[in-house]
Amino acid sequence: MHKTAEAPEREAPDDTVAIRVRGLKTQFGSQVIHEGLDLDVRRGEVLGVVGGSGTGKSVLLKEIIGLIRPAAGSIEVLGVDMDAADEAERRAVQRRWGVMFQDGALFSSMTVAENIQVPLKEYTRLSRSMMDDLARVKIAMAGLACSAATKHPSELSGGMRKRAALARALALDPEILFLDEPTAGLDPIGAAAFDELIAELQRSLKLTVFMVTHDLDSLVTICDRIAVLVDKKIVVDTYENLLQIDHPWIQEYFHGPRGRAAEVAHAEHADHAVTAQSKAAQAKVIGAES
Ligand SMILES: Nc1ncnc2c1ncn2[C@@H]1O[C@H](COP(=O)(O)OP(=O)(O)OP(=O)(O)O)[C@@H](O)[C@H]1O
Repeated sequence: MHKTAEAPEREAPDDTVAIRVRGLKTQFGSQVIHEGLDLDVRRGEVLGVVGGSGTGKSVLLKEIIGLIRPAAGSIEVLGVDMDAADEAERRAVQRRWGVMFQDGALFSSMTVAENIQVPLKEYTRLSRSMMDDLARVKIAMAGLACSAATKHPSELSGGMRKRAALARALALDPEILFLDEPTAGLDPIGAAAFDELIAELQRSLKLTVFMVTHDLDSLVTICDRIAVLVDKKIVVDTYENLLQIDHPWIQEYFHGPRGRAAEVAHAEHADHAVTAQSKAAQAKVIGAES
């Protein structure tokens, strides 16, 4: 990336930050998508990224993973400045993340197990049988039956294809998981189940999750913070705090009809969590008494 004259001095490394973006500018021809965009993604958080169509959510994700080169600014992933890094350093960081692209992007000529083994073959020298074992583990982690291993993507439902793509994203035991519209095209029940799976994986694997989404339910139920792309920059905060921000797009998005429905779901989710907590506390007391 080209450093601009006004680019800030490099900040001290911060272990609590998984991804640090500073002064990002993205331009295609005369179309400026991002300008002066700053973002910190904290280690271990689920960050939801939203914004109107064409505001550059997917482009931002692709810039962070190095598929698109910004016009200016810096991107640091796991403490490595991706532009200044040499090829070996970049590869070392790349194998610490997994990506699930918008349409799954599975290789149609390969089985699910072969798809999962693509990153394993690229980044490791594991034996064939070890890779077969790992593919089976990842298939189970993504909530698929083991019979999915030998199936081709065309033989799977949309929801199963997404799980297969998630299994591939998990192949290298990533620290960061990038998800581009993971629940797009799923029915509400399928989407909720997928959200739950991501939340469960995040908790058990302590993942940092960067998730581009339009799904307000996902945002309110599994995201710790939400990054909103507006005016070529990012406003990032918790759902509750974003509700208070006086910006027309943010107001419309979070307080429109879908936003209100998600708010109700959020309140119910919070109630459910409190009920579950109090049930657990009751069970403890009963357990202690008996
Ligand atoms: N490789 C590219 N070359 C030129 N323009 C591009 C390229 N990739 C994206 N764009 C443009 O950049 C803008 C942002 O695209 P992006 O796909 O990031 O939008 P988005 O916010 O993810 O939108 P949506 O919610 O509709 O998926 C769009 O106007 C798009 O046409």
